[in-house]
Amino acid sequence: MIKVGIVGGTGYTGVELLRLLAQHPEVEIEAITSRSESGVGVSELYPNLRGHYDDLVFSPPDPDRLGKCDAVFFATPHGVAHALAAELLERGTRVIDLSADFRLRDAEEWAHWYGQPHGAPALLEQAVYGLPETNREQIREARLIAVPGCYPTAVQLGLLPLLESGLIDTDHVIADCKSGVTGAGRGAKVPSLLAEASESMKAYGASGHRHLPEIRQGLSDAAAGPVGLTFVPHLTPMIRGIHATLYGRLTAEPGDLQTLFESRFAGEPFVDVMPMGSHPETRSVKGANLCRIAVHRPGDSDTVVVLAVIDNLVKGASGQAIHNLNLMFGCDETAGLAAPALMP
Ligand SMILES: NC(=O)C1=CN([C@@H]2O[C@H](COP(=O)(O)OP(=O)(O)OC[C@H]3O[C@@H](n4cnc5c(N)ncnc54)[C@H](OP(=O)(O)O)[C@@H]3O)[C@@H](O)[C@H]2O)C=CC1
Ligand SMILES: CC(=O)N[C@@H](CCC(=O)OP(=O)(O)O)C(=O)O
Repeated sequence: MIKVGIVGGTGYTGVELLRLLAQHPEVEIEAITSRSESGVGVSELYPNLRGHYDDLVFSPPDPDRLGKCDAVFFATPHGVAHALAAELLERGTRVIDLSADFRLRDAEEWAHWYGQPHGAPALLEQAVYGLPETNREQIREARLIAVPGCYPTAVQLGLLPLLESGLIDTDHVIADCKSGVTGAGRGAKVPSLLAEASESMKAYGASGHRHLPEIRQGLSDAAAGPVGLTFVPHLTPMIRGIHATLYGRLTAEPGDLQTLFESRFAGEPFVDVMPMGSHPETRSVKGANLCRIAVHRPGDSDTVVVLAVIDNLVKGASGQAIHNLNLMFGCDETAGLAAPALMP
């Protein structure tokens, strides 16, 4: 069995890790941390887990205990993994970080967008960006994984086929994205209150969101050159889900776009290319580790519109983190991740 620790077990991505790992045949939870709920039983806080982790109790982060694990997930705010990762890696524990701490290759760029100095620049060289659809082989060998952000996962998957094949104008790519409120985490915040978030919708970060440099980094790798991206996120009144509407201007006659997308993701267990002209719904991926994609070419114009949906807590965070664990430890890639979405 693979012994796993979770730092930040009371948050939304932490409890989602627990829910998914309850179905994983090769994982046992060795340690789960919380400072605020220390001493509380996991199934006391999360009754959906009753019968699964009845002896598991939250305790404060303890490097000695975490260092006995084969792998530790960080489901914590930015900066926490910076402080603990080096010690765990030295003890031989592999680190899978769901936060943004190791996603940007440039420490100064990270400091600019996150408003604090990078806490572990020496580790950046060994960090692998955990998007299996682009980095599968590096993930297998990695000791430190930066799990992609939720918006970056949907946007990159939707645009990869077009950028890798050089079919769209790389100066003017547009990503118009919508997120459910769990994207903001479980901590009490006024914008997440029912009366603030329901029956309303708003853009935020239109002049610059911290996911912009992360998405640009991934898209530029795919295009093998700089990509000019406009990224506008929106908060929508749903609990889970990301919906990305992506626009690219064709620079050449693309041939069969549907075949391009289907062949790019052939064999990928967690990407579903729907028939051309479909409209994927966020509810069709709710609870599932899946990105559903559909391609449109309105009126045979020179604009391609790609629609991509994920569950921010699963393919956008905890499910993708477990996919990385499966690759790192040689498990079946779908272990713990095979359940279909919840409908309705
Ligand atoms: N929510 C989402 O859709 C997504 C989130 N992410 C990222 O994953 C990470 C976790 O997100 P989410 O689960 O939503 O966050 P939450 O705010 O819901 O939970 C954060 C968790 O971290 C713990 N924590 C907070 N501060 C510290 C600290 N200084 N040291 C140790 N533990 C700490 C908290 O427990 P306690 O305070 O009791 O210790 C809590 O368990 C974040 O970096 C987030 O940006 C990534 C993709 C999607
Ligand atoms: C709705 C909402 O607030 N979403 C968050 C992004 C989700 C997230 O958790 O971002 P990371 O993947 O980088 O951690 C935000 O805009 O900051």
